[in-house]
Amino acid sequence: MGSSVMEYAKIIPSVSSLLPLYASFSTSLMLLRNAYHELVPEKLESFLLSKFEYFFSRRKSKPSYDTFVIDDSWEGQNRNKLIDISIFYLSNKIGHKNKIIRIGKFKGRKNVMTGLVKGEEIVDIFEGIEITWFFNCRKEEDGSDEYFELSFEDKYREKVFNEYLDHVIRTYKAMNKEEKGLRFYSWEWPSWHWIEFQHAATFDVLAMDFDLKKAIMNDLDRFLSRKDYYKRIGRPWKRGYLLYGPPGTGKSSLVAAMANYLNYNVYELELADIGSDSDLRDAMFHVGRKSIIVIEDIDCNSGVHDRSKTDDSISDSNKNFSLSSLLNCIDGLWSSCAEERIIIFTTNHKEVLDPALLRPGRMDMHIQMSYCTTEGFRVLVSNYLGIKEHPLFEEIDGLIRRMDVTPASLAEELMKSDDADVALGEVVNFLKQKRTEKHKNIEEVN
Ligand SMILES: Nc1ncnc2c1ncn2[C@@H]1O[C@H](COP(=O)(O)OP(=O)(O)OP(=O)(O)O)[C@@H](O)[C@H]1O
Repeated sequence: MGSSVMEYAKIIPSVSSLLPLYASFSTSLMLLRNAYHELVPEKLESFLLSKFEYFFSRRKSKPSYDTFVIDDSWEGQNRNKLIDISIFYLSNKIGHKNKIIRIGKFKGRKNVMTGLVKGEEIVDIFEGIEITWFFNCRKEEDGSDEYFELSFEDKYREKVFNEYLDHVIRTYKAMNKEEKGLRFYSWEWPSWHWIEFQHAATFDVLAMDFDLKKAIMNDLDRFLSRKDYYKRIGRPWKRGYLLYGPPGTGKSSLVAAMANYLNYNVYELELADIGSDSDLRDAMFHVGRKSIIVIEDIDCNSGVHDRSKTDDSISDSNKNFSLSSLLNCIDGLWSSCAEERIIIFTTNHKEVLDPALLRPGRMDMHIQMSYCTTEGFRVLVSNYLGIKEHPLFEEIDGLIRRMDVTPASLAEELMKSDDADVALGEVVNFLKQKRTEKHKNIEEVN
């Protein structure tokens, strides 16, 4: 082993023997470089280089391009939806290269939209593929027609057609959802009128039993994910909820939280505004997809009252439609074309409703909204004052446990001041006053 190392050492030249060799090599290199610069002037050098480049680039095959044309409309067809989708998709892609930009603000859109002007183009990159969008307008006899040209290397044709266009549509849908904002519709015969839905309630801010809250959210999630299931079993993709409980326990807030959670529009139907059975059908038929239909205070209309418990001579005066018509709308005729719809009834008096409305299977879930619990009060305090602890909590908890108090009335007290000591002091006074009234009432009864 020792001898072989020695043999190798003899073969490898020493550093001192290599140095003169390296010096003479680098001197020759310098001489050559100087001679080249003297013989070949700078201009000639760049000329030769460009010829080299040209020669090699010609040898590479030039890519060939395919183009899809997205026309405004085709003969005999309605407006091409893909053109609106493209306009919306590209509004997010306008860049510094686009010097003249179309802008506009449209009904139902939160933000100002931007768009290409005639003759402009945008280059979009999708999974490394360069796709050029060119926008133009051609004059037709019956007006001008907008169109887009989509160009890309022909080898990507399948991918652009199957995957890129799908990506454009999906992006459009996501942007649309975010951008559109929710709507609140109310029925004014003969049509629905809408304003922007701005109720801020979410499940997080609702003061209600945690398990019940979780159960409702799970139920909504299951509903959303079961499109195929509903199709398979041949039932309309809809769900019904009955919210009942005293006024001020959060029934309307829960409806708003559901709408915000699902991102569904809300259609509020006042049964008092419905003139007849056919009006009711009309209103129901014109409800859009992904919506919640709310019929608030359903007990206020005698059409849905339990006949065995009400005096018909009084109630018939405000009966505009029949119960059977309402039931038909829920799960009869109307529901056969219902898609992704939720129907919610709210009532302060579940006990007066006709049993036909409460029958199992009609409303999928009956949700009782109750008076405030100590747990619910913590949620309210966190919403209104942003605190989790306070010395007055113990006293307040004791009072809440012994009384029926609505979240709405406690919220009123909490709103009286931003100072937690003052606001919670108001809550204590309010609860004590309520307790005194309660004792007085009991004494009077006795
Ligand atoms: N459970 C709750 N959680 C959080 N806030 C609530 C709750 N209940 C009521 N509130 C507050 O009280 C206000 C009124 O409540 P809401 O209108 O939701 O009650 P409601 O049960 O629908 O009443 P009504 O039967 O009179 O229509 C709400 O705007 C909200 O600020």
